[in-house]
Amino acid sequence: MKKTFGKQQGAERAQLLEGLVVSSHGRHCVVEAAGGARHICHPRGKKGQAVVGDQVQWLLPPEGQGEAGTIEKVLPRKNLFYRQDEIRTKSFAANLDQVLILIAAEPVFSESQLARALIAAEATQIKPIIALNKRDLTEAFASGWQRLEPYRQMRHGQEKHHYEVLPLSLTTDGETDKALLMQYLQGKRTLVLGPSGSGKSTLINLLIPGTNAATNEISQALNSGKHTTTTTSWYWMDETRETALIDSPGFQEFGLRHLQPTDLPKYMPDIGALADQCKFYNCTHLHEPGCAVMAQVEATGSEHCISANRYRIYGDLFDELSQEQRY
Ligand SMILES: Nc1nc2c(ncn2[C@@H]2O[C@H](COP(=O)(O)OP(=O)(O)OP(=O)(O)O)[C@@H](O)[C@H]2O)c(=O)[nH]1
Ligand SMILES: [Zn+2]
Repeated sequence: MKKTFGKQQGAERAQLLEGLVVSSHGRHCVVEAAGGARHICHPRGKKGQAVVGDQVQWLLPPEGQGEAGTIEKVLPRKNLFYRQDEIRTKSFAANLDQVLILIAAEPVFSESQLARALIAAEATQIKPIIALNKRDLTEAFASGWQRLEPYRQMRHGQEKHHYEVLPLSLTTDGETDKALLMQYLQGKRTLVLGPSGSGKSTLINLLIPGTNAATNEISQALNSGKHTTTTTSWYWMDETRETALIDSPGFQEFGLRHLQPTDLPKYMPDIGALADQCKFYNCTHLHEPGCAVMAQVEATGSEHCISANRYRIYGDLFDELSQEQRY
């Protein structure tokens, strides 16, 4: 950079810049400036912790005061995808377009975890896409695909198929799967979630070959020496920085304590479809007479049929979210 006079440079340095938070490590964040350069930043003050995906205004450090910049302001978010257990709220990322939930034929996926992730997505109005990987494991895949039937058939209002469910075999049909996935991912910011072993790393390596190791040099520097759990990582898929994948841990313990039990039918389209037709306006759909929801449980042949598993998951979650909060 051309050398400038001290005063002028001071003024330049005091200028608010815009950036994108691409990783977060406790008090530090890595902010990507408009040109693509990445800088370590601290948030100013305590409130307004920035999360990955946040658009922020930030400042370079004053001359001679180290490398770390400061985040002055987190710009308003379009959305924030998070989970909440009894103790704390954990943010996955902000300003997302969609969530790709990657599960696999093996290890056998938990339907309850899948349902939780879908509910969290519905509650924040972020579009979920489900992908079932390892189609090459024929028998296990057939059984997983069968278990996904309620999700493949899920309707919402006039929509015939509320959820997209994609069959994948990332290690054997990589190129075909890549083309299929790109139809959904192009131009979007997609959070990838999934249980351990479902193929998340395989998917990211397939879609962004070679970038994996290099992407997070600063993140690695920040993490070195600490036994940190993996943090959320941001990957651009194109040079124009329009298509992004965000890889985040935490699918396993998906707390929904921020939701009201009575709101569950809003976020479970099969449970909610006939919920306004129950005899009692405040029906919980758990035991009341004249419940239109309970009438649909395993009602084979009905277009509003609710699977026994989905109804059980609804009941379990209703109980869980009705427990008195202990924090
Ligand atoms: N048979 C089969 N194996 C696959 C497929 N995709 C991924 N695998 C394998 O499944 C295992 C887990 O894949 P990863 O990509 O490491 O899974 P991950 O979700 O990143 O797992 P964690 O690192 O534990 O979070 C690896 O041995 C992959 O080679 C597939 O389509 N078919
Ligand atoms: Zn009811």
